[in-house]
Amino acid sequence: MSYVDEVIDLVVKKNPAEPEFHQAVKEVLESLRPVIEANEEKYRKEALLERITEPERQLKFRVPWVDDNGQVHVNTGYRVQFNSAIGPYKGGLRLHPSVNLGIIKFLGFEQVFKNSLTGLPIGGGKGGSDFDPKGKSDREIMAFCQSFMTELCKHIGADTDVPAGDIGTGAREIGYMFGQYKRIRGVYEGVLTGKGLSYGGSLARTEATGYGLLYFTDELMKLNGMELAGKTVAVSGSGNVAIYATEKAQQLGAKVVTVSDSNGWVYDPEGIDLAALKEIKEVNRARLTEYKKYRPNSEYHEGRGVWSVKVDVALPCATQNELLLDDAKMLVENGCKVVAEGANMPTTIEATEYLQQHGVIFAPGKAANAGGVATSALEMSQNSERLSWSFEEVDAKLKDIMVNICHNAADAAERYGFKGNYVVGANIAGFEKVVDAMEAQGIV
Ligand SMILES: NC(=O)C1=CN([C@@H]2O[C@H](COP(=O)(O)OP(=O)(O)OC[C@H]3O[C@@H](n4cnc5c(N)ncnc54)[C@H](O)[C@@H]3O)[C@@H](O)[C@H]2O)C=CC1
Ligand SMILES: O=C(O)CCC(=O)C(=O)O
Repeated sequence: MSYVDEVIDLVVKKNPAEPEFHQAVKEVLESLRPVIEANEEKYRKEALLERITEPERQLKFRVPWVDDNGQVHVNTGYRVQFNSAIGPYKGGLRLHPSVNLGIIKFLGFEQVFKNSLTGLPIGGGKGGSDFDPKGKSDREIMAFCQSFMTELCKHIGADTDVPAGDIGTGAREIGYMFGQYKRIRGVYEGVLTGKGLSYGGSLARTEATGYGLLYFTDELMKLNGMELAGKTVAVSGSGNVAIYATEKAQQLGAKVVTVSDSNGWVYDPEGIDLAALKEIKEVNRARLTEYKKYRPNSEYHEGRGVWSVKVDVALPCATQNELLLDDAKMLVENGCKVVAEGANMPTTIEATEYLQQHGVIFAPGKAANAGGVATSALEMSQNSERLSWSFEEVDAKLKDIMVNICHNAADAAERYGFKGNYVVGANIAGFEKVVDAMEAQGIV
């Protein structure tokens, strides 16, 4: 049995009932086969793959909080500190009822290679809780965030582990968590990113993941002799990544015709009205059913369906496993040319393979959505030097980083004989740096 197959089997056996983690490990290790086979004896002896698939530390803790009626609730908190070979653990906190250890581990594992791809000194981690922020009052959100941070603050710090936002964790939650960290630990430091601008946040971090996705997609299309301007785009989701992906796509001359949330989706043939979307989601925290009030000519559909629309470019920006094999078939049938992942692992392995086999250019999330964490690392730099850079300065750096990731992934794929396979390229380019650092640091 090959070393890759052995370790995939071992991961499944050692981590039962964690299908998302198995999926992420399979996707990465399968695509690394050429590199691993070229070094099989050495890596086996060093147990390199066993080490890289085992988190350095996993924290699981009780989060009790009191609702507005005086009722006590108990949620579970997680922080998986996956790999610190190239820098302090870095990665977001997800607040969603679906959260469990397997989901946090898949996200933490992906984060290791993504963070490496940015070229910046950040290791990989992820955390969160099964707490559902939907429908909660501000006071309830604060109560949860304070309780969550009361435990988490013992394990994080500006030079050890720097969490940030993810699904369900935005500027409001980061603010409450930062306040509690400072109160308990008594230090004012850049322990979280995605902070508000008045207390150490970076300009352009809010926009960074969505903007970065579009800088990446634009470059990818140029590299493949295409142009984004004038193209029709499907976006899924309507949160932080989806909103700023839509904004930058529009600025670059493309027309975004869909957005979605967990209840349904909108088709606006004239192009999504961004001001309406921001008001619905960022100000009112409401459902997409509201969109029709702003745009009577748009359509609202219950359930899934954004991938059934005829588009040139598809940008999944909601959550994992939201683009399935049947969706991939519809996209191909409708002539879609490019799929670039704004979310983490939104496309299943079968759907990815189908798209690639049918000539669709496919960009994996760990490359295409790395702009968020890259800008978080820029926020850490600004906090360390106690300075704030202008929007233009951060945005220019973000763009450079995304263009570099695109070229590095393309070059790595070509080096190993997989020209045009950006999954292979991104995984190899991310893996090489982490392995180099792990080997230099001995058996740890
Ligand atoms: N915020 C960031 O900087 C980064 C986020 N990501 C990833 O991007 C994705 C979206 O994250 P954010 O926009 O930050 O979160 P968010 O909480 O701002 O928005 C999430 C969006 O996805 C929708 N959604 C959630 N579950 C869904 C489901 N089952 N079906 C359809 N829609 C669903 C929600 O309604 C919401 O519109 C996640 O996969 C996240 O891990 C990746 C890199 C950085
Ligand atoms: O900005 C960060 O540190 C984390 C972003 C994140 O969670 C992600 O890249 O998936």
